[in-house]
Amino acid sequence: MAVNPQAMKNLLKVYFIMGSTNCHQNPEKVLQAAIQGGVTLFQFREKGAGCLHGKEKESLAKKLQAICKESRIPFIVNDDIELALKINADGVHIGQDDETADTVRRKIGSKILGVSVHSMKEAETAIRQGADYLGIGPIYPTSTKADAKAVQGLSFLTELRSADIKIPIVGIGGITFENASPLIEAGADGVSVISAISQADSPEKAAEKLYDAVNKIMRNA
Ligand SMILES: Cc1ncsc1CCOP(=O)(O)O
Ligand SMILES: C=C1C=NC(C(F)(F)F)=NC1=N
Ligand SMILES: [Mg+2]
Repeated sequence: MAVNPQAMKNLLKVYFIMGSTNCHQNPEKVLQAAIQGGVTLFQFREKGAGCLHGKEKESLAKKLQAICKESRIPFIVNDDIELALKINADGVHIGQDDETADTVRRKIGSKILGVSVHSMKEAETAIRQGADYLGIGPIYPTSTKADAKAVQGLSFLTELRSADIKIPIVGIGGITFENASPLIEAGADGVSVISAISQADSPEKAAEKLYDAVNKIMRNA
């Protein structure tokens, strides 16, 4: 699904990411609740110690994809391009240690392509090679990704927007409804979260609070 930059920005507002290792409750129930609370985009990220592989991974992906489809929430797959193509996901997210953006773009056609970048150079390459959005972080300290790079705060985001880079950008890493606003004020089009929603007592409430925090800033901007 080719998506124009404005539509991409709207999708990035509250970008929920989850895999089976990120939640104690049933992942399907957590996703259902998060969508009820107002998340605008979902990424299936089955990664890290104890994560599923092969048939089990594909089966969970299909279940979560079906839940997204019911609510017309686009379903993005992290890393696994083959899986994304096999189940006809709406897009993929890749990092610098995956295939290059232009190789992936050739494989996925007009599906959504997100790329994690940590430098101006990586950002420019991703943009040139057809990324639809950039993921930057970790913005704040996080324990969810064991090999996360140095915490960057708002500095890289500010650097990108000061360089007049206009591509849709989402921040990730340690984000909660309490610290989301400065990110939007600094020019992010949305916030991406794993544990703030997946490990909340009420994933629905957590999603709602994030949605309100992000929209409050955007309304006033
Ligand atoms: C996948 C990823 N990339 C940078 S930080 C991170 C983990 C974000 O998880 P949380 O929202 O729980 O801090
Ligand atoms: C490592 C990641 C960094 N950013 C993002 C996103 F928020 F989608 F941009 N997803 C990831 N899996
Ligand atoms: Mg990756």
